[in-house]
Amino acid sequence: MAVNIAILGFGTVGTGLPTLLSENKEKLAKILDEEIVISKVLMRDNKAIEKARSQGFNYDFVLNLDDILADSEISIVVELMGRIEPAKTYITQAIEAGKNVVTANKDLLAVHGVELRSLAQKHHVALYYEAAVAGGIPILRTLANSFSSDKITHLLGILNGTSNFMMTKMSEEGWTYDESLAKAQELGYAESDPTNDVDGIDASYKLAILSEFAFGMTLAPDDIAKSGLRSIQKTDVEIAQQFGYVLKLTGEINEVDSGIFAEVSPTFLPKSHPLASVNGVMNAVFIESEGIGDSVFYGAGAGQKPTATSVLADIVRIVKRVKDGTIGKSFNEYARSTSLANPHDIENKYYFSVETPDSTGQLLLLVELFTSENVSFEQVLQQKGNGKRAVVVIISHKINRVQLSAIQDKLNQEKDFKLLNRFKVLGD
Ligand SMILES: NC(=O)C1=CN([C@@H]2O[C@H](COP(=O)(O)OP(=O)(O)OC[C@H]3O[C@@H](n4cnc5c(N)ncnc54)[C@H](OP(=O)(O)O)[C@@H]3O)[C@@H](O)[C@H]2O)C=CC1
Ligand SMILES: N[C@@H](CC=O)C(=O)O
Repeated sequence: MAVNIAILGFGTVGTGLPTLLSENKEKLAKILDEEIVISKVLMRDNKAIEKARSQGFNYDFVLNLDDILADSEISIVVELMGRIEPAKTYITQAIEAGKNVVTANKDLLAVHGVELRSLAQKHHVALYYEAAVAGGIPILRTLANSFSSDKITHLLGILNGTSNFMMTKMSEEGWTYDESLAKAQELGYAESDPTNDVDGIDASYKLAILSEFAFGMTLAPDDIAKSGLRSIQKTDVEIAQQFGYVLKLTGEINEVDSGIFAEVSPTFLPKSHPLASVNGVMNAVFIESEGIGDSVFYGAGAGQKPTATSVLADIVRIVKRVKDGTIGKSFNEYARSTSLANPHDIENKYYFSVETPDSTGQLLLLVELFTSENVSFEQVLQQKGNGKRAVVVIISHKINRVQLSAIQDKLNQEKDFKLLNRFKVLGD
């Protein structure tokens, strides 16, 4: 017996599936008594088909989704095209045609997940997307299953392989921004439009999905504060080192009494933090929970094989569920109403890098500005100026989001000061 699947989109991840199916043939045969067969592959055009054939792929390539929908032998559709449309329409049509769906599309799940999940439930089919978050790390299933008996209070992740790879190359090997981005693209880590990778958008989509699994709360894209890595300067990385930190792009969700707060931002992590040594394309998710305490999940966050491995695991899970007669159960059953934290309740230390006129009087004015919002300094460093302008870097004591906004507004209004950068600092 065979389980016939169709793949929509035959790029980095899609072309990884044939290899995995063949490398794991014996193991899969032991787990399932049916063979998974790639029955049809949807391609964009004839040129793409020719290219795939020249690479040795010999599948039934089609150009029209209807050829897949009309094939009653195909029970699983694997969407690996990316972006919102036409992926959303194709997945909707596949579900309506009674097909189970596997996708790695975090953009789609973060923005239209509620609608697609409820459609899948209505049609009693599976919609699985383990690969959408942190590539090869099986984090969603772990949250849905192993954390069902625990209360998670804090989640911190390095969730974008491209930006972590770039930051590692730039800070440790002196590569330029363009060199490191080009390499991430060549290695198949980056999205087709890498804007989402470098601006923190991809990580915010993953954080939105994690919020549902870890906290049972659905976040709209605008509920997540986000900034990416474009503003980071070499000096910020060096100062982080000097102060005992490592600068990483993180996604974080905290739950406090008033609700949850989610943010993607460059973050100073103490060198001793478990995520401080997560380098290159690796991702990690650090969880604080009441039962387990601290736990860390680490692995490749992007790339063909790790991602395709998660996709194939979802396919295997569907085959097993069909056999057990449990297909149609939601991937994640934890849902409660969303409550966003009061900004007064969210506290962190912050790093501020401020350009000022090069005089002692200006430093005093800067101190006054912070003091007027009850913000005190934990560490301060004035870099040697050029007689006209100097840069002062400050790590504040803990302040809440309201104080943070007030300080930023005041710095932006004060014509002598220029706020160069502001990053979150973790640790007590
Ligand atoms: N790469 C990675 O490490 C990871 C990727 N993902 C996700 O997996 C998905 C696939 O990513 P990836 O393989 O890297 O992307 P690629 O861009 O490498 O592959 C996507 C493929 O889909 C094709 N495609 C796009 N639109 C259509 C269409 N309308 N009809 C037919 N084919 C189409 C593209 O063709 P063309 O080239 O002509 O546009 C391309 O061949 C995305 O959702 C991505 O976010 C998730 C985790 C990690
Ligand atoms: N572009 C993404 C791919 C995986 O989700 C990343 O770099 O993390």
